Amino acid sequence: MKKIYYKNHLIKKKWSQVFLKDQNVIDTIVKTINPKKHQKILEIGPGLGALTKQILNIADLDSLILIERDSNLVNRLVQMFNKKINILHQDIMTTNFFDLSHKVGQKLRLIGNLPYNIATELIVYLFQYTNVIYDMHFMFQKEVATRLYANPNKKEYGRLSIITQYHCKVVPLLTIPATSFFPIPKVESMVMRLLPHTNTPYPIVNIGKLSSLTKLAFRQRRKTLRNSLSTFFNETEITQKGINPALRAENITINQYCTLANMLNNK
Ligand SMILES: C[S@@+](CC[C@H](N)C(=O)[O-])C[C@H]1O[C@@H](n2cnc3c(N)ncnc32)[C@H](O)[C@@H]1O
Repeated sequence: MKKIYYKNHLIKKKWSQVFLKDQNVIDTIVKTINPKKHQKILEIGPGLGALTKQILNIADLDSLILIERDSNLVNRLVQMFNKKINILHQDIMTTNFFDLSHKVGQKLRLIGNLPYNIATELIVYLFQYTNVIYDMHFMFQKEVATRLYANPNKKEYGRLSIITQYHCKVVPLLTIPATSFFPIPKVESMVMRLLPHTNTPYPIVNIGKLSSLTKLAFRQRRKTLRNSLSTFFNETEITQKGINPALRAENITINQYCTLANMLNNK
């Protein structure tokens, strides 16, 4: 396979290395994140420090944590930035955010141009840590981003929309053209803000039930609920909760899924 370099770094596709190169875009993203001195910012996949450098330019941060998997990039980052920065050479998917937040004594602000191959898996992983996360500003490929904030009756609405909006308020912020990156990806990207709910709008007894319910409903999303959920409920039970059993998985609001999840929990 052809080797591609960026700033003398051999790009590793297996870790979705796509680097932000447009300085105006970098400035806009960082301005939108609006970092402040006493906040504890953690960047996922800093790469060659495009966002990192700009964050340090505009805010005299007390602390900044970087988590990067590629040892070559870690060495470059160590050379580039001073001791104030805590650079961790590790896999984000095994990082314990409770420990990190405990160490800095504060909730974390997470940011990053995420590795696209693990982006969805990663945010679901992060949802277990929402009580130690203040907010998240992430770049996603547009196709994933639109699924995060999709509402019922849209084709993008699915399990990812439900689980994300269950945990966070989702705010689309910026659309970023493919030409802002090297190498140029095939798709546009979006910067999103995810703000964990401090008071959940969706009181639910057992989140595991919401997960199994949506899995079942969306496995056959064209089927009506009376059919797709028949292993859990009969038609009368669905109707008693004020939900029309002739609707399909994509027509049901998160509130309604939570109602069904609570009913399932009581069975
Ligand atoms: C899309 S690049 C972004 C690079 C840089 N932030 C930028 O915008 O130019 C994703 C970065 O995440 C790193 N990465 C990939 N998988 C990772 C993982 N599991 N844990 C930590 N970092 C990872 C890659 O090595 C790469 O530096």
